[in-house]
Amino acid sequence: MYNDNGKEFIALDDVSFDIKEGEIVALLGPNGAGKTTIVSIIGGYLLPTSGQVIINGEDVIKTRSRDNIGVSFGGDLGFYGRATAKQNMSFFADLAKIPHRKQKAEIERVLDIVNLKDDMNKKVQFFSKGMKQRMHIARALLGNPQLLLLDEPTDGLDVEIATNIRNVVKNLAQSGISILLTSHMMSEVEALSDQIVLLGAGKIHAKGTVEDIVEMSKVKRIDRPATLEESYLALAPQLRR
Ligand SMILES: Nc1ncnc2c1ncn2[C@@H]1O[C@H](COP(=O)(O)OP(=O)(O)OP(=O)(O)O)[C@@H](O)[C@H]1O
Repeated sequence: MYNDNGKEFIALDDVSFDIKEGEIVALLGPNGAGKTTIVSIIGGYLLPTSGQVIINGEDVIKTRSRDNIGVSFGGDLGFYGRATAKQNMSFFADLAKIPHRKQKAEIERVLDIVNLKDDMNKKVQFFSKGMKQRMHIARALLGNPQLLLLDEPTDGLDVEIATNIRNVVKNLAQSGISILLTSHMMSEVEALSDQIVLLGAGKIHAKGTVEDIVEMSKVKRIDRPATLEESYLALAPQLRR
């Protein structure tokens, strides 16, 4: 519940879902459905008025421990442009309490995962949008979290760079990291997610695989199955606040 100048607003109501090891779960829903609110609560940026976030049996809302969670909100901001990628990562490695003697290896590890190791001595101000997006993912990976939260990881990126980032995300899941992502791009959700949580007006409208959502939308195609986008559009009127 948000409290906006004394006015209470229930942003999420009875939202409950699981993410298994190595699974990619996508939060899908219209603007204002509550996706960023969920990511912010799990990431520890917002304290919910009620509810639990359980990671490996531990309620992290109670313990306030976020050691096992990496969050990437992405965007152009968040790094010091005049410093190199490596210097920026050292700053965040300190924040993540990674011991100094382990930082060099850890920074190289995360930059390698997102294919930025060769650029680690370049200043971030010269980085493209896609490189900055990969920097955000690398930062979220510092300390090797078990759960990665990605808010619109390919927003505003061209198709080639977006595909490159999706491959990084897929590989991370294959390595055993659990991923919760939000995206407005149906093709992305279709390509990446093992499970979809379809949100409408702060409530879960449906949970399941792409096929489950397509089935539920009752959009039929004679020559081919309906796409996720066609199914989503059929369901969209039911998702509004
Ligand atoms: N700080 C706040 N105070 C009051 N209401 C808020 C606040 N932040 C978000 N909301 C409201 O909560 C609802 C959910 O917002 P949220 O940003 O989680 O949606 P979203 O699904 O991420 O949307 P988008 O796709 O546009 O990013 C919206 O109706 C929004 O107006």
